[in-house]
Amino acid sequence: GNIIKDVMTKGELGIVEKGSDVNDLQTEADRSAQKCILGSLSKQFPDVTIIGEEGPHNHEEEIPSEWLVTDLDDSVLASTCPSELQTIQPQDIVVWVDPLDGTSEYTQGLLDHVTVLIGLAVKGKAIGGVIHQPYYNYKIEKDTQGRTVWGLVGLGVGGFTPFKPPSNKFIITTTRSHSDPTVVKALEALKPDEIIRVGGAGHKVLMLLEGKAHAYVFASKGCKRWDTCAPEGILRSLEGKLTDIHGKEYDYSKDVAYPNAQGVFGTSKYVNHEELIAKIPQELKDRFPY
Ligand SMILES: Nc1ncnc2c1ncn2[C@@H]1O[C@H](COP(=O)(O)O)[C@@H](O)[C@H]1OP(=O)(O)O
Ligand SMILES: [Mg+2]
Ligand SMILES: [Mg+2]
Ligand SMILES: [Mg+2]
Repeated sequence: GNIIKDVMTKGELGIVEKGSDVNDLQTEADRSAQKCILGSLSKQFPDVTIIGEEGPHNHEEEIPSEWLVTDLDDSVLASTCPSELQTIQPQDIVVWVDPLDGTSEYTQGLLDHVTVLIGLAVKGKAIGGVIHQPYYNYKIEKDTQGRTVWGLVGLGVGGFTPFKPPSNKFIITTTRSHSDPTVVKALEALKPDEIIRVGGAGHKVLMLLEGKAHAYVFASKGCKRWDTCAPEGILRSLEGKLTDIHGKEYDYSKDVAYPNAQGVFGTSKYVNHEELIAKIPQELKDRFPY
């Protein structure tokens, strides 16, 4: 989070377009935060597979020593590990890292849309994660330290207070920078009272967790496993769900293809996930074959 803020303060974002897609940007903050996270995690957990959005980690590369995190969070370690996780092996684990989620919004100064996502998958299932929001509340609190939200299935969540969404209206959150006619059609089929268009997969799942929206709906193939692993893991820690638009869970094993090619559909536990999915016309679902 501090690395992301330092890059913004210095003002040299070093923006590059990844591939040919003008909607797919990378900045110095994405690159540096990824080096910090992959460098730190691979040092502490050498036998765990770690996959980051910005490419494989270069073990030879010098990383500034102040970027290498070596301490662990005592308050989390004081909790008891759920019994079903006590016997897992490093080979069962894949950590999916999105060093900066909401890059478009970051470059446009919509800073509270930005999150850092570290997702924990065990035997292919997203079961936990961390969403760090470096600019949480920054408009009110000038020197915000941000916040770190975490969750683990069987243990619970921390870093925030979960809220129930309103019961007198139905609110959907979706993309603001990657929309297209199919994305819009899926939203129309669900007949929401309100649509909140914000950046970032992490930010939108925070809206579900805090009761600001009932569902996160993105009928498009732009998200990848690192966008959804941490958010799904935390949602599931509170009995919510994140699936594709057919209602099927994504596989987070290390050898899967990275794109979430069947879209994203997230709900908190207060919403009937299957009932909502059933409202999306088959013709639309057929645009996202397996
Ligand atoms: N077409 C796309 N190309 C690249 N990344 C995408 C695309 N659509 C979504 N994403 C990723 O999913 C996140 C959530 O999408 P959206 O904000 O549009 O709802 C984006 O911030 C981006 O992650 P990132 O910013 O980490 O590259
Ligand atoms: Mg990106
Ligand atoms: Mg992302
Ligand atoms: Mg990213």
